[in-house]
Amino acid sequence: MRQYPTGLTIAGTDSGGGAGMMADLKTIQTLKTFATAVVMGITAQNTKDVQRIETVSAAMVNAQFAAVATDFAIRAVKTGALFDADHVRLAVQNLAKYHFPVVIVDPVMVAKGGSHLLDDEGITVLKQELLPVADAVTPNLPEAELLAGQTITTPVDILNAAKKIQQLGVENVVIKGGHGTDPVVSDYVKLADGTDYWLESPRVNTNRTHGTGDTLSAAMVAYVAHGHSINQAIRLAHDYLAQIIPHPLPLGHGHGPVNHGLWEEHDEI
Ligand SMILES: Nc1ncnc2c1ncn2[C@@H]1O[C@H](COP(=O)(O)OP(=O)(O)O)[C@@H](O)[C@H]1O
Ligand SMILES: Cc1ncc(COP(=O)(O)O)c(N)n1
Repeated sequence: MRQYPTGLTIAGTDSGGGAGMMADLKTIQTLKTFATAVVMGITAQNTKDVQRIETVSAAMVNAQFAAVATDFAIRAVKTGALFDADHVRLAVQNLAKYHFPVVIVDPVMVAKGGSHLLDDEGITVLKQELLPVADAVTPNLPEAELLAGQTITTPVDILNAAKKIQQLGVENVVIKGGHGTDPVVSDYVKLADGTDYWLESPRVNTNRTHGTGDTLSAAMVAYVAHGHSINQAIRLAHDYLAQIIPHPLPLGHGHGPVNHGLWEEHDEI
């Protein structure tokens, strides 16, 4: 029987199906990993904007963690939208309680449509309490600016920001370059052992990038769950995105979704 390891996404839902937890579930499943889920909040959202957010009660968050942690051998976890300081703290408390082997933090702050998915106090708690217990963090350029407390306009700024983010207590940093304008999209990777490199791919001229950041960290969860190192998982997740972004689904009227399942024909991961 095929090996089918288990991952966990701790995130918010997207009724529009392309981002957030929905992107995570599709990605993790496509990459031949079983996805479990702790819902932190519910968004009424489509490809254009986020129209309403309701967070889930602390008791319900804790109950979801207990349910999945006591029944599955979870090999890797990601966090996505956490909405506010209370929910960041709930994530931190439950990660401490259940000792999942690998924790990847996608510090989701603002949706592509401009809506805030983490408040200011939440950003502070994420920096002070969640990053020190994370194995990897995957900010986009605006998120990296907020985490590092600096503006980013040049590649040197990216290197400096990654260094500052590492100093917050998280050893592996991936700064995603999707928000830049160069004809090549460059993601910068700085690893625990001090090595660093750029991952480059041609910029696809499209606004169908809803959920691409969620997809990257979810793919990392799947690859780590399959036994790859964090370094290998970053490279493989980047390859997965580079293959699917040029072939999006023609759906919605705003930032359309990628086709997570395009990978289905791949037999091994
Ligand atoms: N237009 C694009 N063409 C090619 N790759 C892209 C494009 N936009 C984003 N990516 C890739 O998708 C991933 C997510 O990037 P980004 O859009 O910066 O994150 P987020 O969705 O968190 O804002 C990165 O690996 C980035 O290289
Ligand atoms: C619930 C939720 N989580 C994350 C995102 C970020 O995705 P994107 O940056 O592509 O809009 C989102 N829009 N909604």
